[in-house]
Amino acid sequence: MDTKIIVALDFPDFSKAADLVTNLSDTVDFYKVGLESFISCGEKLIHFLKSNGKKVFLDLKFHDIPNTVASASLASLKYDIDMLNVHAQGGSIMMSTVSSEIENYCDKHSLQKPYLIAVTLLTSLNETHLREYKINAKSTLEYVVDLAKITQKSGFDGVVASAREVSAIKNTLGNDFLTVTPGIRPAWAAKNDQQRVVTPSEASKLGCDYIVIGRPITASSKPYKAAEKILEELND
Ligand SMILES: O=c1ccn([C@@H]2O[C@H](COP(=O)(O)O)[C@@H](O)[C@H]2O)c(=O)[nH]1
Repeated sequence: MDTKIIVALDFPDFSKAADLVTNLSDTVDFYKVGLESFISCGEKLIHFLKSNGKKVFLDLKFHDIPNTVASASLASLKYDIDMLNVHAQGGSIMMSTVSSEIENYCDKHSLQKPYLIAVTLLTSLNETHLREYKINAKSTLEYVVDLAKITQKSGFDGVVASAREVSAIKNTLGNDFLTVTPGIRPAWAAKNDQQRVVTPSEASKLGCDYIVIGRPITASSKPYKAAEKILEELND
């Protein structure tokens, strides 16, 4: 599968998010609605995206007890989303409860099941975090792959990780296990708060299924041009 782009819509109001989507027009067809946009204008924004034929990744990173996360995941199906995520740290019982309940519900109501994805280690974190939290893994890579194994056993379709970890994830869990990779930074963009960063061209060579990219596009004075440059890098 070729590497695809998901643009992160992190905005304080609907009009800013909608303007960006309109500006990118047909260059991008997959958008991520995260915490800021969901809280400020979630329903309206998702409806706008879906009615314009766009795909939606609902990035609320659920992390709670199994019953709460499974119920929230089921509730989110009303938005007709294409991808949904939880934190793998929430545990294997939480993840398997989500996957079985979502699968049963979608089968029963003949709905297309959204991709179920679990966040391994946020791309804003590095080895310092593992040491600070006394996590007994040799490296971020080992930690991420271990969480990815638990995620796959729990019936999920893939993980959020850094593109740096994609080869190891694919080698261990197979090519069909999806990798959704934020922390993407073209050479010309600021790193901001991201730690485990990779350029779009490297991400494509590493075999990422989806790159998630926000500020290099959304904070640019010419978002359309920035998106085009990134797409060119992906297709080089
Ligand atoms: O590990 C993670 C998980 C999620 N994100 C989200 O992706 C975007 C990245 O935005 P940039 O502006 O390109 O940094 C953002 O919405 C995060 O919440 C992540 O960065 N890392």
